[in-house]
Amino acid sequence: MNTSRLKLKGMSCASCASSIEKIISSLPGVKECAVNFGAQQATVKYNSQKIELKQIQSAVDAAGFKAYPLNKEGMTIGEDDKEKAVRKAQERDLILKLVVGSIISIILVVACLPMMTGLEFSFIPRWLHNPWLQLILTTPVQFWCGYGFYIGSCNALKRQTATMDTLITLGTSAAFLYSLVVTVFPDFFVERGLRAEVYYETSAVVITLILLGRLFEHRAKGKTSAAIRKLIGLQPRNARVIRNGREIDILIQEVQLDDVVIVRPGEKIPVDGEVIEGNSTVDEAMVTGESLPVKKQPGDEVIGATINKTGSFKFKATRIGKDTVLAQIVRLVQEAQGSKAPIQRIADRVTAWFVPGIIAIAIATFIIWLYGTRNITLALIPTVSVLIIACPCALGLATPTSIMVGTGKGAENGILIKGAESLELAHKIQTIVLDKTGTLTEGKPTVTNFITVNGTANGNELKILSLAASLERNSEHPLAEAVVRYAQSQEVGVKNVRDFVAVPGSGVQGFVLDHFVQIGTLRWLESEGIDTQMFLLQNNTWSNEGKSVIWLAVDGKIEALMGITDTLKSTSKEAVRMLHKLGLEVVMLTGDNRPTAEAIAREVGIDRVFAEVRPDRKAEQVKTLQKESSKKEHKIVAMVGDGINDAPALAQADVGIAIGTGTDVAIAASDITLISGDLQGIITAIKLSHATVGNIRQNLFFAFFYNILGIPVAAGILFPLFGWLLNPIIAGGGMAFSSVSVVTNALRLRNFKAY
Ligand SMILES: Nc1ncnc2c1ncn2[C@@H]1O[C@H](COP(=O)(O)OP(=O)(O)OP(=O)(O)O)[C@@H](O)[C@H]1O
Ligand SMILES: [Cu+]
Ligand SMILES: [Mg+2]
Repeated sequence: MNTSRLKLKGMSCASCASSIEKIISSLPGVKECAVNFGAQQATVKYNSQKIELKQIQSAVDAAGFKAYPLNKEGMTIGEDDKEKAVRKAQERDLILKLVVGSIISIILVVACLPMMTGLEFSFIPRWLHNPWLQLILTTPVQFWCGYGFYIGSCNALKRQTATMDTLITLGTSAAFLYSLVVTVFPDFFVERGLRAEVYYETSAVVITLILLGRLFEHRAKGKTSAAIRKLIGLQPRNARVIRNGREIDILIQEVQLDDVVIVRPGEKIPVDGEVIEGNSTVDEAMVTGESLPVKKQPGDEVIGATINKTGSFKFKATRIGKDTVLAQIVRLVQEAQGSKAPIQRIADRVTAWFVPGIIAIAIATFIIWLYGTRNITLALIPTVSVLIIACPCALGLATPTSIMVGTGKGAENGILIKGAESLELAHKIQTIVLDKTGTLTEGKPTVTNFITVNGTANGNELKILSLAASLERNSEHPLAEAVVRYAQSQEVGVKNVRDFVAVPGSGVQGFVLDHFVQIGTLRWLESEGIDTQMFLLQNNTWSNEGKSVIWLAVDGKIEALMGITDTLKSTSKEAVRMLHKLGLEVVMLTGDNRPTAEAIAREVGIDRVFAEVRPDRKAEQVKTLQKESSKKEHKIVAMVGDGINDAPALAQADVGIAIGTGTDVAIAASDITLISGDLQGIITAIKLSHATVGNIRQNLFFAFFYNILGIPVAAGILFPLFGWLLNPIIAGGGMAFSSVSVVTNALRLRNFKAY
């Protein structure tokens, strides 16, 4: 299964987006397709053995749109410049048409001022109101400025659908053609007792106003993707590497794996790597959101695009090109911005029915008015108004613009949101499940206690430690790393291990120097039939202090006991307090034993603890929590974790939140990643979700209610009561205003402040 993104051109509104979606989805071999109108992108999942990207492209082209594949990395600077150039050219074209349209519209409006107001203006020459002159002036506006609308509606017609272009074309063409007939055959109207009035200005002004709306829209779309451009812009262009013993400056694209890169104070780090020489502090705020500079020494990882502060150092490139953290972030943000929030699907379904519905209403309006007044002029005005005011352009913009600004804002604060869906869901979270090790705690445990059954005589202690380290060297578990580090600090050597087995959630075992060594939990060793009596008291004391206790048995006999402390993250307590304040239930989920877990829970203020949960049962536990609901729907549960063992639970949870410093597996299984590992990011994410969803609702209100309110007024419902008839010009202005208000409102999200 392949996933590709296509850049789309030629969409005018959300109904174009849904027809492209339909076209692509109906192709054989395509599994899924989502079109984002705001980003002008399609994300397609397809089977590359059944269909090629080329075929998908040509299907889109055949429907009158254009599709270009976006390069996967999304990181090469050239592509971005090209896109920018295209956008600039489009903007210039829009502005030119807008200027021409405005000038002509102003002339036309001035010309009919005396008619509209019934007053005499001495400075307006009478010949300006000549219908033939007006025809000449309006024609370029109608067909050159409005060219795009005609193309759009023709394409729609080919697909046997109607879009907002159809509405605009029908509306303005109706006004234009009616005026044309009046201009050519005025007698026809005069003989029937009607005034031979033309409505050229209506068409010209409406087209101009809609162009103005499009220009605003165009600009705003450019701004919403600014978040990504900002991210890409973080990447430096050059790197200084050592090749053949010489320092040379090369383009960042030319950096290869294992190149030794030199970074001086104040410089940006070009790619990801591992420090091999020198010390420094690095400002990683742009990537992780963490505001304090981080100390770096040999062995530490550095992230590309972060800024080196104080010292200079050398590092070995470990990830380049599309594998760097920054490239991954860019990709994730792009994918999220291209994805669809569930709320959007409702809007889409409405739009699909909207345009045909409006045309029906317009026809009905025309017939009723014509029948009621026997006056074609009077029938025409409300019909044109209905067509214009009902334009669903604002509706199509409502959700995607907010989602784009919201996810961009998240990325700025070190929160990566994978999809619009999780961004929408996060504000509904009722229960939040926190993993202990690596999530609440630093995940860098240290051995603080070590006792042996046989004391320290004859180097017994060191011998046992050597056995332990030899075995744990093979394990990836954080506790295992603690044991290895401790052994290193005591300078004991390690031996080879035979038949190594890791028992998830219990411990590890294997043969070292022909001894059978087991290290793990009390429960596990007891279940193996080993006598643990002698250390039970010690075990309880350490556990109650919040230490993880691991037992060590050699050849089926307990030999030693270790107490391991993992310090709490400095922000954990405050984060838990805030989560409680937001009214969430906070639960701790851990594989560690109950007394240890409870001691730590007490320290951070968590009241509900699930301890001794085996890794394969963590997802099950989340499921149980989801079912704990009095209502019909299940409880919305978020899971926060970092380890491989948390991955199934992260996937099971409604919102899976991974700690960015955790394993790749956990990050892949999650919906949201907190790059810095600071738990307060959870609160920011929830608040951002609240803000975004609120913003979407406001937008839908602006778009929907405006249309719903506007249509009956435009159709002339108020005419019998008050004699009010909505001028099509006002309808056009109002329509542009509704798009502008939606986009402006979405951009307000940029003021969102992280917690
Ligand atoms: N390699 C190992 N060495 C020693 N003990 C281990 C090892 N692997 C697992 N254990 C024991 O099994 C217990 C449960 O492990 P598990 O990985 O499920 O959870 P955890 O890492 O302690 O906690 P959390 O679920 O909060 O991440 C550990 O607390 C430890 O006692
Ligand atoms: Cu519109
Ligand atoms: Mg863990």
